[in-house]
Amino acid sequence: MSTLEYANVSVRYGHGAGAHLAVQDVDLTVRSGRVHGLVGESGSGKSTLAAAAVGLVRPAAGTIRLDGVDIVGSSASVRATRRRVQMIFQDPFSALDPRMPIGESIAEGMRATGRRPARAERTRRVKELLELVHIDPARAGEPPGAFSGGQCQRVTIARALAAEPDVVIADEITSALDVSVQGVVLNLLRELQAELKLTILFISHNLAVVRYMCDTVSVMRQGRIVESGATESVLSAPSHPYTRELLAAVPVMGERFDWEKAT
Ligand SMILES: Nc1ncnc2c1ncn2[C@@H]1O[C@H](COP(=O)(O)OP(=O)(O)OP(=O)(O)O)[C@@H](O)[C@H]1O
Repeated sequence: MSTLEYANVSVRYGHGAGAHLAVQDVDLTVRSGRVHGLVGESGSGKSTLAAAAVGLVRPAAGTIRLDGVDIVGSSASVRATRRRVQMIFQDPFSALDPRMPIGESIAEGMRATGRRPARAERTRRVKELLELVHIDPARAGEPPGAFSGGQCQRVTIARALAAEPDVVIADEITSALDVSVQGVVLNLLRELQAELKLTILFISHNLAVVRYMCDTVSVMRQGRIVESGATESVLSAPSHPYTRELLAAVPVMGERFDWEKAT
């Protein structure tokens, strides 16, 4: 369990006259063992904020800390700490090497721990991780193409967990999947979060999904966070006009979302 904290973070793309500030002066805390949602329209900076925590982009200003330790930078110790933050992406097919058996992809994820387990131990751990995401371990030798989108997304979750992360960033992890399997993946993530006490930053443009998954939520607009708080209060009684606009765009937001009923 770990707390992820952004303080005054800004991220810029490009240089000179073409520079664009995608994230501006963001403060955000994802508390240990909790699920924090990040919502906002396309282009508001959600993925950029996620990318900054795993070192895919470097903030122009501000700090990102894991349990108080700075995770921005490229020194070996910073990179080692940053590996405790793992990301799951939107499209499982492009996230997995199409030629690599899924078991090997998961074993690759174990590298982030810094340990080099012997073959038997690796095989045992891959089996355990596949069981954790409800995929038959006997299929470890098959390539991603032999699996459905939902199953592949479960493989990418197993690969992220292979790194033994304290924090998982889930960036629109169901938006590339058929509606029929979205609920399965979300329920799995909820189950794993409870079991492993994961800290999760959960990015989605789907407010119903955020209501189902998240304890707390931040609303992002044009690179800034405009509102944060307990999910129920932000979504039931939004204080910012932009949040009200987002909510107005969603047809039914009355009750707590029930995926089992909806799919
Ligand atoms: N690699 C990049 N180079 C230049 N500009 C980028 C890059 N990635 C994102 N941007 C720009 O930064 C801004 C924020 O994009 P970002 O992808 O973080 O938003 P988002 O809220 O995650 O959107 P979406 O929901 O569509 O994924 C947008 O204006 C986008 O065009």
